[in-house]
Amino acid sequence: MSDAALDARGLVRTYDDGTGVRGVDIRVAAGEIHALVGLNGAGKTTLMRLLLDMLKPTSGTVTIAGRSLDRTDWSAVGHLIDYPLAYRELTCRQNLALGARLHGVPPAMIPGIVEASMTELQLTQYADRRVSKLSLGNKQRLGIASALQHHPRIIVLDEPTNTLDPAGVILLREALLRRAAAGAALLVSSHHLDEVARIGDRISVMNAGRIIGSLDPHGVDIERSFFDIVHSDQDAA
Ligand SMILES: Nc1ncnc2c1ncn2[C@@H]1O[C@H](COP(=O)(O)OP(=O)(O)OP(=O)(O)O)[C@@H](O)[C@H]1O
Repeated sequence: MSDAALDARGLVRTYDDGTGVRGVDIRVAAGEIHALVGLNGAGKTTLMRLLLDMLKPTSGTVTIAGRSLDRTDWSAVGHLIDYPLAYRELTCRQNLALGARLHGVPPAMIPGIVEASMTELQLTQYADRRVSKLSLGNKQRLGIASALQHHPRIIVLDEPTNTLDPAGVILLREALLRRAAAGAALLVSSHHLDEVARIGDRISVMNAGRIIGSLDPHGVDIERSFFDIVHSDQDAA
């Protein structure tokens, strides 16, 4: 058995046009931030959907904390995929309280967790504002808060820096580094190579549905290394 917190082997799921995920192995260890980068359409979101049981693979396996997906304890997982899921007519605070409940947080602990989470993402001033009246960036902060507030052991975030302002990017960075230091396993996709180099322990490059290589977070020209790997994969295809 693998000791990885998140472990996927041989994952395949393609769409009618042949794109999708075409054979991926990926592992994330406890205490690690594993970043996933790739061009638009590389398959990052599809892979994350497979890891979270939102999409069934044609073949391959996923285990979370050593358990297959049908036996996973989902209260130990936090995720944000595509765009933040929130009830438009509920306030920030109400949405977070609902999210905490759905993640199995004991009722007596919910108010404290929600307030701490709003403080962490600097959402407190919007606590009583309906989601329908939030800016895009603050909706994204809410989605991140909802994914992180119950201190999950496994965290999967698809492009969390999307629509964040520079202050939000810094708050997110600090929140993710804190979670990793506390032992969580994080898989985070991003198009911001400098940001993933800052926080990633490992950076995997995805192209055309496969993981084609990795980048050194401490490398001198990460953008150039990224395009070298992608272009040589495209030339080989
Ligand atoms: N529901 C779907 N039906 C058909 N094709 C899809 C579907 N979802 C994604 N695809 C296709 O699968 C491929 C991978 O898409 P995916 O969204 O996983 O990539 P991505 O790396 O997350 O891209 P981006 O960086 O643009 O978010 C693309 O060619 C996309 O058009």
